[in-house]
Amino acid sequence: MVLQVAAGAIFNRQGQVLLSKRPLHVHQGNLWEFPGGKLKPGEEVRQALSRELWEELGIQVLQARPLLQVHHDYPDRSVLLHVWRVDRFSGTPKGQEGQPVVWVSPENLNAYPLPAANHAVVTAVCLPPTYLITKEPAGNQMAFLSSLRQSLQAGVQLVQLRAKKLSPEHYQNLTWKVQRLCFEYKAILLVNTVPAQAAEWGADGVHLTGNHLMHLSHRPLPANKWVAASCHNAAQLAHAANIGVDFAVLGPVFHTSTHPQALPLGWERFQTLIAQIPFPVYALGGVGPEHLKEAWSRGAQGIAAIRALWGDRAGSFGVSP
Ligand SMILES: Nc1nc2c([nH]c(=O)n2[C@H]2C[C@H](O)[C@@H](COP(=O)(O)OP(=O)(O)OP(=O)(O)O)O2)c(=O)[nH]1
Ligand SMILES: [Mg+2]
Repeated sequence: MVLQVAAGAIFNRQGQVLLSKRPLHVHQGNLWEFPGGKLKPGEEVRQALSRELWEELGIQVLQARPLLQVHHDYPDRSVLLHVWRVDRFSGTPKGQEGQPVVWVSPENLNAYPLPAANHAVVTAVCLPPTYLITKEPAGNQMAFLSSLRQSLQAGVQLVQLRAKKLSPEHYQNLTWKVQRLCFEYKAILLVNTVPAQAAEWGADGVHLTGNHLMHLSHRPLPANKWVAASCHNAAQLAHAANIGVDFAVLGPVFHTSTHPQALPLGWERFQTLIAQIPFPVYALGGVGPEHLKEAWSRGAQGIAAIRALWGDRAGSFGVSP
């Protein structure tokens, strides 16, 4: 039997996340957790989340949405964690059973001992809801950088500099400039190149093509660098899980003019494919910020896009969390 659990990644206005400490004598005792607990029979996740956060912390959930589902087999029990992101609540969280609570910046969460199932939850908490893949940088570099700045101003916090046609020298040179821009806006920058080069060029990590992914037998960069991958089917997702990528994009969800030969998955298939995947997945292909709610309801981290998040298009939506 799989134990169904609702847990909240509760954010305050400073962007910190709440952890509470599990009592010593319970399962996974003395470890820090995202507050929550078991679903009662017949209860919806949203209902259980509200009840648990009221019982454990004395807060009322005002705004929440799905973030990630994690299945984990502990030696003594299997759990399915339904983790929701809570962005608004009333009251001041206080351990109602005397348990200590602490507000932590997402990048510092790993300093706290957490249950093993929580590894992917920390990744999901650190990642934004939108992932910009840049247009092929052709021609005017100033125009390219100015469009990228517009995307960052609109709230994009995760960028893949995708350049299929540039020479390595030009790609490296552009990476430096893009890196400076991303640093200014506190955005994560991934490049679509040989992993060792990604690190050398000052990027935060690498984004692997589906083909490259399938030729790797292990994670190509250490844990302090991001490793993402493009997936189109169950085999690629499974391999990405085996080598331990941090997150993936899966698509195309819809038909796109950039990849006209690819068969669209549709939301149903997308949802089925990612259901047991132990890392966050972005929906890609014909999707934009207007599809975020649908993507979240299907278990996605959010949406990845080229055109829909590029330059003034991004500005017209406003893509902050
Ligand atoms: N709430 C929560 N549970 C987690 C996390 N990570 C993780 O592996 N778990 C596991 C530990 C437990 O086996 C299970 C949660 O069950 P629980 O015993 O805390 O449930 P509960 O709050 O309803 O507790 P109780 O009423 O039975 O005392 O999920 C997490 O981040 N938050
Ligand atoms: Mg609990």
